[in-house]
Amino acid sequence: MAPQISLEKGKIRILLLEGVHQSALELLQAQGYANVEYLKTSLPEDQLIEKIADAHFIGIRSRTQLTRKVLENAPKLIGIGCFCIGTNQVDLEAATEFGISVFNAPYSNTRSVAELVIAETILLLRGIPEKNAISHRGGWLKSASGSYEARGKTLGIVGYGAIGSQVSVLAESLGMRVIFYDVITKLPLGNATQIRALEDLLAQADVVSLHVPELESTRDMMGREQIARMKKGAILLNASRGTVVDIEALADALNSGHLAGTAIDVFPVEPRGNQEEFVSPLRGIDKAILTPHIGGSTVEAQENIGMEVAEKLAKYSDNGTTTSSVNFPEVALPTHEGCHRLLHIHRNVPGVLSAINAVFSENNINISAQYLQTNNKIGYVVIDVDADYSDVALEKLKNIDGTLRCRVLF
Ligand SMILES: NC(=O)c1ccc[n+]([C@@H]2O[C@H](COP(=O)([O-])OP(=O)(O)OC[C@H]3O[C@@H](n4cnc5c(N)ncnc54)[C@H](O)[C@@H]3O)[C@@H](O)[C@H]2O)c1
Ligand SMILES: O=C(O)[C@H](O)COP(=O)(O)O
Repeated sequence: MAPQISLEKGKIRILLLEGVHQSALELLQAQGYANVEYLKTSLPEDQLIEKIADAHFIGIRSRTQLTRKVLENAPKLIGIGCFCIGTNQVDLEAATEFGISVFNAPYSNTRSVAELVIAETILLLRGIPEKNAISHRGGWLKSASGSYEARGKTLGIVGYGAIGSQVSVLAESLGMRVIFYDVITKLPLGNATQIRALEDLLAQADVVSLHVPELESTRDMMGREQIARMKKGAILLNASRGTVVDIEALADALNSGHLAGTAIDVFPVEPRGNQEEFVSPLRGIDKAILTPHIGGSTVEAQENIGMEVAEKLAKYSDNGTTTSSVNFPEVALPTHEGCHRLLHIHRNVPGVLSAINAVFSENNINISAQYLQTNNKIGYVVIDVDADYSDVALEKLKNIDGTLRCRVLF
């Protein structure tokens, strides 16, 4: 089991990677967390393992891979902050097993992605990427051929969540007809229509935009067969995750003229930082807009994300609050003056709570407040006690069957 951690704020080590916005640093420092290391890039696995060994909290974006192996080498780690929406870069099962709570910012950059998608839709319908590239080479392609208004065209949105639904509203304001496909039934916004089969959406849409999460079920969801089902001359946009599109098949469809254009922001393999080369079969194709995973990279979004996730980490560190954790049961806790607070994280199996309470009663420790929340995997109990807890009691709590982590917060 991980060692007990009971630390003053100044000693809590926080590692922030991938140039998360300064607002995160400022918020943490303002709340008394002075021990923050800030790096602009992600780290390769060996360096990450070295750095994470001493960290109590880590902040990352979409690039840093927190695999089981990395987390096994992070004995002090209490919490992970994903300063983005996606949490697919974290082995959530391992994090849960090790009693590490994971937080993200589920909404802060959604508008930024939606705006980019709309801008790219207009540019691609007009053939601008190709005309722009030709002009840069000294050519002049003044022609209306293959150039269309967005008004009246059909936009097919795949994944009608936070981003997809905003794209829907913006597209309708341009006069587009919106259809969408989602695995769950969603309330259509405006005049949008839910389509029950992906193939039907692909057969109708002039523009297809992907907004699904990275899951096994979405891997290569737009494969060779699905791309072939798109209308001739249609446009494909992907600002979700690079695993969702078969990129070779897409390059073939653009080169053969089956598709008129594409905008891709996320790739199966992305450079670790701005110094590394970007390699893709789409390079050199004029009608492809290629952006370096910046859908959510606006000043507004990054500043808001910085504050949102830093605040979640600080709250968890300060008093155990797990509101909007992606893998822990959610507990919002009041501060309780004059008490000691213990956190017990365990597998959600019968009998753990009574075993915990037995330890307190056997050791004559009065419980002044107790908060329990469970999800299908784990139980999270926060116990406030009046008197000093004894090391013996703490040791007994750690040894209860099913315990993943137990520590004193204050
Ligand atoms: N490019 C960027 O910089 C950037 C920025 C933010 C988010 N993202 C990515 O965008 C994606 C969507 O984000 P969001 O906030 O809208 O997520 P969300 O969870 O709000 O919405 C996702 C939707 O996809 C649906 N879905 C899941 N599996 C599906 C399937 N197999 N077929 C059809 N629909 C399916 C869900 O039911 C849900 O409605 C995520 O992958 C996220 O990581 C990228
Ligand atoms: O998951 C997300 O929010 C996006 O992919 C953005 O990730 P980023 O913070 O690495 O740009």
